[in-house]
Amino acid sequence: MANDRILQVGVLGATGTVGQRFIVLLSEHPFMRIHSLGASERSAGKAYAEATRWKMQERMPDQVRDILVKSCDPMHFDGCDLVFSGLDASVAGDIEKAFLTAGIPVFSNAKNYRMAPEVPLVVPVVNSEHMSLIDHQRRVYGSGKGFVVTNSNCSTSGLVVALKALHTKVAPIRRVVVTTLQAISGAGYPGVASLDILDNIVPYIGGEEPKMEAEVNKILGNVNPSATAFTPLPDVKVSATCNRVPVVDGHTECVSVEFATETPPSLEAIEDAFKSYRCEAQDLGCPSAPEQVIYVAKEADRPQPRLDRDAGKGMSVTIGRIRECPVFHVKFTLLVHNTVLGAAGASILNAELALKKNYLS
Ligand SMILES: NC(=O)C1=CN([C@@H]2O[C@H](COP(=O)(O)OP(=O)(O)OC[C@H]3O[C@@H](n4cnc5c(N)ncnc54)[C@H](OP(=O)(O)O)[C@@H]3O)[C@@H](O)[C@H]2O)C=CC1
Ligand SMILES: N[C@@H](CC(=O)OP(=O)(O)O)C(=O)O
Repeated sequence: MANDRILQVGVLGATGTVGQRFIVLLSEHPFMRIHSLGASERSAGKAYAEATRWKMQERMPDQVRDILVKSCDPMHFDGCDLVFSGLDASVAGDIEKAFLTAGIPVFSNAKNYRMAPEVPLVVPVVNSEHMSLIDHQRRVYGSGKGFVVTNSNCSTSGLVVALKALHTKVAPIRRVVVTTLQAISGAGYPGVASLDILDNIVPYIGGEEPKMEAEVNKILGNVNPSATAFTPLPDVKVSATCNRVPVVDGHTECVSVEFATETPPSLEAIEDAFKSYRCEAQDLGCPSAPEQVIYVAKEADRPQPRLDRDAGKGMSVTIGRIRECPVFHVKFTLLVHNTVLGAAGASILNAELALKKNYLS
C-alpha cells in the first residue's frame, strides 16, 4: 500500500490483553506510529513498562517502555490521527463517545456501539463496504472528522468469514448452529481463575451467545442505497453455544450450516469457495490483509489452536473437517486468533481501509 503519510495513533486500554496485542502489531507497522497510550487512573502517570503486566510472547517493544500512560481524556491525545480502543466495556461507551465527538476517529473492540444503527460493525476481511455509513454517522453525531468503527466479538469474526464465503460463493444460508471452544485470553487479564479452567471446561461465557447470534446478521447484511442504514441479512437464524477451554489463544468453532436450497451444494463447491475467497482489503493492498483469508486444512485432525492460530500472522481463518451434515447440509471446524483477527489485528486493518477510503483525511 503506497502511503506518503505517517499516521500518529493512540491506544486506549493499552495495558490490557487486546491493548498489548495492539502494541506488538503497531510496533512493526509500516506507516502507523504509536503516539499516546491510555488506560485507567490506576495506570495513568506511570511509564508503560511499569503500568503493564506484559503477557505477550514477543518482547515489549523498546519504543513504548518509557511512554507515560495517560488517563483516557481526548485532550491527552491531541496529536493523534486516530485511536484504537481495547477498553473494558464498562467504560468504553462514554470514553469512545468523548473521543469521536472531539473529532478523533475511534476503532473499537468493545461491544458498546456494535449494534448501534449508525455504527459500522466491520470484520475487515468480510464487510469493509459497511464503512460507507461513516458520513451518515458523522452527520448524526455532529462529530466533524470523528467517527467510530467497531469490530465484532472475537468468535463472530471467524464465523462470518466462513459464512460470507458460503453465502456469496455457494448458496444463500438459512440456518447455522455453532459451538465454540474459546481461549482464556478472550476473558482479558487475569481473566478466568486457574482453579476454574485447569483440567476443566466452563460451558458458559456471559453474554457471548446472544452477541454472536445478533452480530452475524448485521455483518452479512447490506447498506441501503443512500448509505444511511444497514439492512440485516433476512431469514438467517444462528444458534450459538459458547464454552471456555484451557487454551491460551485461538477460538475453535464447530459449525453446521443449512442452505436455502433443495439440493445440498457439493463438498467440492464448499471447499473451493473457502479456498478462493478474497476480500477488498487484499485488492486495495492493505499491509495487514492476509495473503490467504481462509486456509483449508486437509489433515483429519486440524485445525488445532496451538498449530494453526498464527496462520497468516493471525489474520487468516483455518477451516478443516469439511463434511456432510446428516441434520443440516455441511459441517466443519474453524479456528480464529481471538486477539488478532478477533480484535487488534482487525481494528488495524479497519484503519488501513478507512485511510484507503479517504475517511482519515
Ligand atoms: N480479549 C479478546 O480476545 C477480545 C476482547 N474484546 C474486547 O476488547 C476490550 C478489551 O479486552 P481485554 O484486553 O481482553 O481486557 P483487559 O481486562 O485485559 O483490559 C482492559 C483495559 O481497559 C482499561 N480500563 C479498565 N478500566 C478503565 C477505566 N475506568 N478507564 C480507562 N481504562 C480502563 C484497563 O486499564 P488498567 O490496566 O489501567 O486497568 C486495560 O487497559 C473489551 O471491551 C473486550 O470485550 C473484543 C474481542 C476479543
Ligand atoms: N467474550 C469474548 C471476548 C470479548 O471480550 O468479547 P466481546 O468484546 O464481544 O465482549 C471471549 O471471552 O472470548
